[in-house]
Amino acid sequence: MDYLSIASLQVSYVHDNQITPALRDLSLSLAIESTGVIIGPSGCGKSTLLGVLAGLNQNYQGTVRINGKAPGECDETALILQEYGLLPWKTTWDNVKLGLELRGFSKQETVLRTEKILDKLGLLHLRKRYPVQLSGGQRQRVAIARSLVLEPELLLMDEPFSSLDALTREELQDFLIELWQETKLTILLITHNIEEAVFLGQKIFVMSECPGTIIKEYTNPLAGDYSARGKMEFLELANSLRSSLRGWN
Ligand SMILES: Nc1ncnc2c1ncn2[C@@H]1O[C@H](COP(=O)(O)OP(=O)(O)OP(=O)(O)O)[C@@H](O)[C@H]1O
Repeated sequence: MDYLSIASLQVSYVHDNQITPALRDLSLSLAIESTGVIIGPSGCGKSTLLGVLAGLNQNYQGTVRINGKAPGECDETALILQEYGLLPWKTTWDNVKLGLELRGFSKQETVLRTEKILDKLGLLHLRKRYPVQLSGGQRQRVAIARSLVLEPELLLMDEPFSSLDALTREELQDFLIELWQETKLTILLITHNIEEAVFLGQKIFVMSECPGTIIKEYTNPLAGDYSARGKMEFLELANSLRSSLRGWN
């Protein structure tokens, strides 16, 4: 069953009386409890797409349905931005519990859920630290905890690991896959990194130059398979993806 379906999506920005088309005739679908990755050239409209899915931009044409609902009506979606979006003046604990407080959860439920998610993500010992006192990888985990504490069904991530060093990036990719296997969230993630796309995406959507549309879609049986990294099939898929991005196939 499709959890997410987008048909003929068009988005344009108006700036100084000039219209900039950002997305044109974009269609895609993602099955429930699966992972999808969007990859495309810089400025092709990837963040615009996530903005629509997160309900932040309702100025679009076309049909977008998340579990049958329009994005603005959907409480089950969480968005993690590139720069993590943590409040610098709040501790790990306070950053994570914030969403629960805003949604009016009782104090007891807030404490229970916050403690549980921090424990699950290996962050409990860092609960009193401020974002500046955390490494990039730890900050990203806190951002993930902050989203997961609300128990979303769809997790949207905009280049979540782009500022991390190669090893931390791989660690967090592994962590995300473990999390997905455990929670069976539906995940849609944007990346510029070809190997990351092949490791994380059961479906990989390649976008064109701006105004962006999907020019190629891969179904990827290697997603989440730790032993696949470095194998011939993995490298072949990565090469095919590279060619698609360059417009060669
Ligand atoms: N608020 C805005 N007003 C006008 N044009 C915009 C606005 N936001 C984005 N754009 C334009 O829309 C297009 C798509 O932008 P978007 O940020 O979605 O691309 P992206 O693929 O996420 O880029 P990147 O990979 O560099 O992060 C670009 O041409 C951009 O300049």
